[in-house]
Amino acid sequence: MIEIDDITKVYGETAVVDQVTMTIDPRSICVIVGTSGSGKTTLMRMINKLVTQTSGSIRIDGEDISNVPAYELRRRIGYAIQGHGLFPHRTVGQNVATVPKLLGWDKKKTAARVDELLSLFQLDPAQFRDRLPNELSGGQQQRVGVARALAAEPNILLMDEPYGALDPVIRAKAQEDLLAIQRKFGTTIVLVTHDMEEAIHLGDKIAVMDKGKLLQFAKPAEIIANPATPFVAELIGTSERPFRLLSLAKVADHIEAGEAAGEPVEAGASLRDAYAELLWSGRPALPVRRDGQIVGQVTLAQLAKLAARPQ
Ligand SMILES: Nc1ncnc2c1ncn2[C@@H]1O[C@H](COP(=O)(O)OP(=O)(O)OP(=O)(O)O)[C@@H](O)[C@H]1O
Repeated sequence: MIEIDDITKVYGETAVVDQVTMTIDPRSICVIVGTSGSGKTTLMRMINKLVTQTSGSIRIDGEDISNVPAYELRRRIGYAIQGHGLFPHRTVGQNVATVPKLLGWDKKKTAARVDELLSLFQLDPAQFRDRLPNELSGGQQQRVGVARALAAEPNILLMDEPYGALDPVIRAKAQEDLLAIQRKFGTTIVLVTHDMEEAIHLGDKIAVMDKGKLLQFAKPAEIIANPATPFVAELIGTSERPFRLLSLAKVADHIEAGEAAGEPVEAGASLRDAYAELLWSGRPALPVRRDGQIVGQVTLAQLAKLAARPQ
């Protein structure tokens, strides 16, 4: 658990993070969103002491981080940034092994962990372990950056715009990988982005920042339904609200009895994807497929109800 208590960072005359209080649950993903310069990165960097707060305190699992040396904290907390920050003259394997090496892991354990992580990120170890970063695509480099941040099995992973530079297809893939890995390791993730779509997709909770202030800290559905201020509403995008609500739920949770014609939709798809397919194919209902079997249908009428403002 990360408890941020009345934290403030002042540069010159300006409080770029201004009396922020929030508690991030263990094993959850907290996404910090806001416009450029709202203080997102500064807030996140105070968690691993890359920035020292002017006032307030942060506790990790009950321990005030001011009592923990910065180097020790940074070994315990993974950190991944946009543009990955890989060491250019070290191989992929050496990059991933950076923190285990600092921690004095033996060679066998380190090598096994490097291979495990590369495989998890769908980079065949035999093929990628000994390559240099510039022999990888941007998306592959990004995955190595996240693998490196996770190498020493940190409980906490901080990610600053990790997918900002990726194209939409690779980005969607990277987001799915992150969700799978978070479920596997139970890592607590704090991720900064300016993309509300990404925040809603990844966040168990979303923190909305503006001019150093935390405007709202809540679950995505709550933020969409009840934005705390007009600024939060604007950030969500008024015309996007129904679609964002649909993107939060899966077809699997809204299967109705009955038979529909045509190409099926997978049970694991989002309701938003199902809605798009309903509109695009001009059908009132789609068959739902799970593990190769048709298990019912999802209907346009039902989705229209689910997209309406929650009462
Ligand atoms: N070391 C510093 N010295 C002075 N001002 C700083 C420093 N670091 C950040 N700032 C200022 O603090 C404010 C918040 O910066 P921060 O990087 O936290 O914002 P952000 O929300 O992450 O923005 P972006 O989305 O553009 O990365 C900005 O106005 C920035 O200019």
